[in-house]
Amino acid sequence: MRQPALTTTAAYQALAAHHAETRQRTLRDLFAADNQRFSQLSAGAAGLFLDYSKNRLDGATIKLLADLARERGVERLRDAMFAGEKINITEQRAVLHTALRMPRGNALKVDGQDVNADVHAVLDQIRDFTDRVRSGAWLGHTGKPITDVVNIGIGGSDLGPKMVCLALRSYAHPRLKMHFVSNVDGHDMDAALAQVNAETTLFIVASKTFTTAETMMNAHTARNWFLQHGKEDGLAKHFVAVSTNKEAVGKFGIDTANMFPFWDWVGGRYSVWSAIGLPVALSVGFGYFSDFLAGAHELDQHFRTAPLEKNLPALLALVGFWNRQFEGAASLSIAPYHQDLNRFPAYLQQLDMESNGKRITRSGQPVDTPTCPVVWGECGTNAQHAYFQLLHQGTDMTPIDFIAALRPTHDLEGHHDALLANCFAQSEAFMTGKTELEVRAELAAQGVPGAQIDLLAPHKTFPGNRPSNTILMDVLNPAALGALIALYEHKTFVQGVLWDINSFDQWGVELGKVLAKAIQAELTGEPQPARHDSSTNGLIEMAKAAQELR
Ligand SMILES: O=P(O)(O)OC[C@H]1O[C@](O)(CO)[C@@H](O)[C@@H]1O
Repeated sequence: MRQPALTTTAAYQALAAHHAETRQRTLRDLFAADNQRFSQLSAGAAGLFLDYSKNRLDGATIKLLADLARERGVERLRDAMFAGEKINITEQRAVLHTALRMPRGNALKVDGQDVNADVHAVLDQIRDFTDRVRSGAWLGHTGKPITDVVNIGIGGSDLGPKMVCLALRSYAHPRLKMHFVSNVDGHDMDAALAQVNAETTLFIVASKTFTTAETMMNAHTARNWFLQHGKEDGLAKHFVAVSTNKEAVGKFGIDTANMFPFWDWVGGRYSVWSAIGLPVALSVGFGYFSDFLAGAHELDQHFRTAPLEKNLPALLALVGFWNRQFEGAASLSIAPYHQDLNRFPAYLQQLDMESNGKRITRSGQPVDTPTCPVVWGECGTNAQHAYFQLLHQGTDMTPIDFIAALRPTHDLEGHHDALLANCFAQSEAFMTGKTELEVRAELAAQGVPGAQIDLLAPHKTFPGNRPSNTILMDVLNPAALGALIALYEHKTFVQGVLWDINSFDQWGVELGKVLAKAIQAELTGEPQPARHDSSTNGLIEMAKAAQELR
């Protein structure tokens, strides 16, 4: 169904009017006027708690945002997604990452095929394989157990498993060391190969398409390295594949009995729940991998059934939409106060920006408002000592998602209270700021001379009134992590529907791939017409000249 342009809808116009009426209110005013704000503007589900009270909005704003979501068809499209309808219209595909975490016995047909049965057949394959590798029953070509796993993949075939393996490092198998090689830059592969032994290393070639240039080059390099250090008939013990493309896997030389399949209805950036999560299952074991899937499934059930006003992913999406559309926030900073979530901002970059970094609606019209903000971030407290200066006193307003666990998975004394104190202090500081009057009074009380106060006061003033969300979980365990990722997946989905964007294709990555292929041919000596601009030609010439010095 063709959607009207966003700004022409009655619900959007009601929101714009509401924003104009309420824009003068500061966060300080809002908190002073209502001591129930925290309890009213927060919600919980699937072991996660979301406090969105430190945003410049109130219950009336949420109601108007939810009206817009209903008008744009969020609930209808959500149900269509879960039902396996082909909502990825430009690729004519279903979008069923939620089926990957659905318990056994929930038949769901896509093109006549029972997706649930297929998913659980692969999960059984993953369980058997991971049990063998972890127990030491799977032996390398010289009869030794596997000690190192090198996952070769890029984008969704790297970011998810890498992020999750790190996040769940407390659950990791003591013998298995995980490595991730993604970049076509040979330094990446070189660094990994320097750490492993061909007798005890398992390579996973992970690629949905099995055609991605970087992954294929890395896979060939790994195979050549293995053949130099091992023996040809050992390949089957050291190389497995995860892909939708059986033919290409076979052509590459990996025994298709050692292939873990998935399906075209799993988007790359939504694939960590599929066999792309094999490194996770190997690292933490199938039991914890199942908990990870179950946590996401619990969040799915919440997303499917909770009213939008109490629905965690919908709320996160609506608040983000408000900040983007009406408050002018061009970026969103992610601040996990948990070192094990170090790769979570990078993971969210692909999830959000590859999904919603678009300017054409589902029916092919240009959008009439800004869409996806730039997503970036770093773990607290490190971020505080790097770029929080700009967030506190810079000229742009950047909303922040603080993410923390109430309990740690270590027993080092003092650290966790210090960490949480910093997390809560930062969101308080962004919210309240410090007025120039307050600064002046403070300096005067310290006995600072008047002229010095005049100089210092503007520098020491914090505008405050800067929005943030805080997402809490009890402890970062597999289920909580599953729920957290699913929360952001569905948030991305809801925002895509609000903007009337197809969140499930990624045509914007194609042009660079084609040009890179042509330039690579030029660099490797195939005669090519000099058809680029003078800058690109000049850079190519410089690279060619340097080839002789290698
Ligand atoms: O798993 P594949 O097919 O190698 O793709 C890797 C990544 O490349 C992309 O297609 C973008 O180039 C991502 O969407 C995807 O996650």
